[in-house]
Amino acid sequence: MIAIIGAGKMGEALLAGMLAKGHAPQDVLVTEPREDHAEELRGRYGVEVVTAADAAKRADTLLLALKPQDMVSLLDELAPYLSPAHLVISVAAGITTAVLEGHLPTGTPVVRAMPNTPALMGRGMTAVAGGAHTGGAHLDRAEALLGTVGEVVRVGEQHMDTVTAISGSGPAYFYFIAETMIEAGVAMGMPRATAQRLVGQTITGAAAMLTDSGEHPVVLREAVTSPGGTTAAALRELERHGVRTAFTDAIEAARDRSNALSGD
Ligand SMILES: NC(=O)C1=CN([C@@H]2O[C@H](COP(=O)(O)OP(=O)(O)OC[C@H]3O[C@@H](n4cnc5c(N)ncnc54)[C@H](O)[C@@H]3O)[C@@H](O)[C@H]2O)C=CC1
Ligand SMILES: O=C(O)[C@@H]1CCC=N1
Repeated sequence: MIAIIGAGKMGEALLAGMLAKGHAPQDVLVTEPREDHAEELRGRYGVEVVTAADAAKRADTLLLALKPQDMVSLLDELAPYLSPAHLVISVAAGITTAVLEGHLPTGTPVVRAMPNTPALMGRGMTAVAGGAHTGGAHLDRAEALLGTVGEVVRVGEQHMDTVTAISGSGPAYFYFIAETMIEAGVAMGMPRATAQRLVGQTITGAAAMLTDSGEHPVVLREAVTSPGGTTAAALRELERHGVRTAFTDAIEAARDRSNALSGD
């Protein structure tokens, strides 16, 4: 039995993705304190919504998807009901395996995971790292569970803040670009629905070229950039405005924020 504790944006995306990929609603428990949202979850997915204590008593795998700032008090609430027979998976940004282990019974296996919201469509990217009491079989279990909603990669925990900055937060960067492109089209007089369709399919197509061709993005970009043409004119403006530096700084800021969250 799996329990998802905290069914907000990320927890619900994982719940929906898992159910869509064959997990039965009766094998998944959910803990969600917002009563109106709990009611929606029952109606939408047919899952049972229970207290955190009941989730710990009934499930062997707990997937914690609360805000990092709420995590320690939840761990303290769960600890009396947990044992090394449980597997605790946290998706909270910045919360280290050492922090998780420090608030759980000695020997509890923990996995720090960082998914992203495309999990909702079965297209997620998740990185996982194990703690001091986490064996290969525990990582296999976490990978199988999160693998129902997309791809999973194992990384050393020292890379988890970088993962958070790149693939955890990453979808938001592409939505930001999409929004900007749509607004530019609308400002030039294009109907909004047409602009949104052009941008959506362009991002989907570009992503497919990147993942399926195995080519470096520079090669793909050069193929679009005709000499003396429109793309060259656009890229020159992006460079003039320092967009490359802005992106690098943004990803570093996300990495640093993830690192700081463990101390908040
Ligand atoms: N939103 C995203 O794209 C991603 C989020 N994450 C991580 O997922 C976690 C949740 O983030 P979001 O879903 O964006 O936030 P959110 O605010 O949408 O969800 C948090 C949920 O936890 C619930 N909650 C609060 N206290 C609780 C308690 N004591 N017991 C059970 N549930 C409780 C809230 O009612 C809410 O539904 C964070 O730690 C974040 O770092 C990780 C990867 C991506
Ligand atoms: O913004 C956040 O803190 C979370 C973690 C990665 C994506 N969303």
